Amino acid sequence: MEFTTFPATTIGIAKLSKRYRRGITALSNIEVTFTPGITAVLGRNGAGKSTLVRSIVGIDTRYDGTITFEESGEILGRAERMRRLGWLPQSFGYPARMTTRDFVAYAAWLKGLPRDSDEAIDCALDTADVASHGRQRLDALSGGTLRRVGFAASIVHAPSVLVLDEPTTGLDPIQRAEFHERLAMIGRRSTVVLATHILEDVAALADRVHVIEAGELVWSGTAVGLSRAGGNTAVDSETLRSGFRSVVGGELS
Ligand SMILES: Nc1ncnc2c1ncn2[C@@H]1O[C@H](COP(=O)(O)OP(=O)(O)OP(=O)(O)O)[C@@H](O)[C@H]1O
Repeated sequence: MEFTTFPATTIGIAKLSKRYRRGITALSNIEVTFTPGITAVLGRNGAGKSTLVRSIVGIDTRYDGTITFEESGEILGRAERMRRLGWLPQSFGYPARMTTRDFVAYAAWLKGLPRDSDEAIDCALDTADVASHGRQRLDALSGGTLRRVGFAASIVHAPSVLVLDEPTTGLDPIQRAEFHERLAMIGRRSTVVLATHILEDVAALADRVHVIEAGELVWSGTAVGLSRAGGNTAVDSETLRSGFRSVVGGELS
């Protein structure tokens, strides 16, 4: 699949802070740039990952600071930004009686693709490995399949920015490995922001890692760098866990 036809898109985040009501500071002065490739935002439950990605995708707009999408040196306006963006939330609502194919076609329409976008829809269904479920109703699908349908919907318009919030939670090891393969392919061309607390995701996919703790960005580097911070050279879940422990001063989970 020729994944995106857009030029490379960069996300610039400056002085991003977010306070919820009741005085909870979810993000504190975040400064980070996301470039093409897969960047993991790693943190424990409640660290602020969802708040960060919800701000990036524009669901949450009440924050201090700025988030810009830039392409060939130009800052994109809101409409252009939305066209370039694919978003897979932790869980998503769906019309139960709709079929898989219609759901992905609907996502294509929402993103402004022309009516005759069968090729793009088929391509997304294939990439997410749900083509064989095209005619099934969404309420007949298993949780793992439904997640893949959400993934197909998030990529149907070939976004240059793909943001995923905990995409592999609840998947078994085989499903997770398959998902890694699909995402790795997309990460070759697009800017992928992967919020996760699952170290297998980081080990398998991440070109870069940002560690977030209590709303602050506490460490940035590569997966190798994070493993080294824990005194190891190999990169796997356990070496990353040691690295996380060294840079955060506590266990991931
Ligand atoms: N709507 C809300 N109102 C008040 N506080 C919130 C709200 N959403 C999140 N928080 C708080 O903000 C902080 C960051 O939460 P956030 O969901 O961004 O973390 P997270 O790293 O994504 O965790 P998880 O993986 O559990 O979703 C937490 O202290 C959380 O309790």
